[in-house]
Amino acid sequence: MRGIFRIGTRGSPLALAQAHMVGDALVAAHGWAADQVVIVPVRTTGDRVQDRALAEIGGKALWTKELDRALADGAIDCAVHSMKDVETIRPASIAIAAMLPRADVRDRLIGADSIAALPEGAIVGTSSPRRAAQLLNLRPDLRTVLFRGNVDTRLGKLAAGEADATLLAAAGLERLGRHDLGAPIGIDVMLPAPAQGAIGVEVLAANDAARRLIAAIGDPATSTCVLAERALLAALGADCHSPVAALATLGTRLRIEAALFSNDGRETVTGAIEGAPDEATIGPRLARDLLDRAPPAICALFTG
Ligand SMILES: NCc1[nH]cc(CCC(=O)O)c1CC(=O)O
Repeated sequence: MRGIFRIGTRGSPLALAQAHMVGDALVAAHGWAADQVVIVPVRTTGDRVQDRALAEIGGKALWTKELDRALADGAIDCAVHSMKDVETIRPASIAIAAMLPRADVRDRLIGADSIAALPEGAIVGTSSPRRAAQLLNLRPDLRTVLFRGNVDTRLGKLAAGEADATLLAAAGLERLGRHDLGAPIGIDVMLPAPAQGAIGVEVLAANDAARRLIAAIGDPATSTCVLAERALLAALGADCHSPVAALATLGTRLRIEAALFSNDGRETVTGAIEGAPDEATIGPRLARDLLDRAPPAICALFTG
């Protein structure tokens, strides 16, 4: 390719770091000059609204709408997202052209060495219904308070004493050069959010040239696993406020494990199934199984 390839992204430090990872991967894969990629920050609704829980805002596509528009307008050639923040149902005009190799999928606890080590009645800052429910499931004595904003904002709130501890994705901390912060929570203790740790690159579905260029930096195993997790979410009728954890892994077989919670964390239903490495229905199959077994307090949170 001659000319410039424009990478759209949100403007947060984490989003910019992720966009630079995609830019570096493109430069390496195609032998481009470093200045052939430009990062184009785009402000999204989710970035503007910092003071309320996303669940209260209620709208969909908080992180994607403006980047979708920039793609449609031809202002950018691709858009980089944390797949965790990309709603399950996307416009048909947009295609996920690649996902970078998945990073550490775990959450990290900052403020104590482990969940068991948190003092009785400790306050944990999080805005994630999944993390809140998982914590309360393990430790009903804990209290959770709303923590929003980007990673630095949340760390600032912790330092200011607004909570005793907080949970953040290891992947985000690593990308910000903060791997030293906190202790990783094993996935046997806390299963991650669906798509956690995966960076996706979207293009206009009709833009074959961009699709091909982006596909070169993709990790097919990551896509297989994350798409399975997204198919589970779709079949559950879950959205970003649903207390659901899921992780797919690909070895000789494709395996997916998931847990649904009531909002107070008191109830949970868990399950896992395996299928052939290319079995696209593994997510929906597990969704059905979980919903069949879920108590009313959990079923009420899912429309699937
Ligand atoms: N919801 C915000 C968000 N979206 C993606 C990440 C981390 C990076 C990733 O999971 O790939 C984070 C921060 C966090 O949960 O700590």
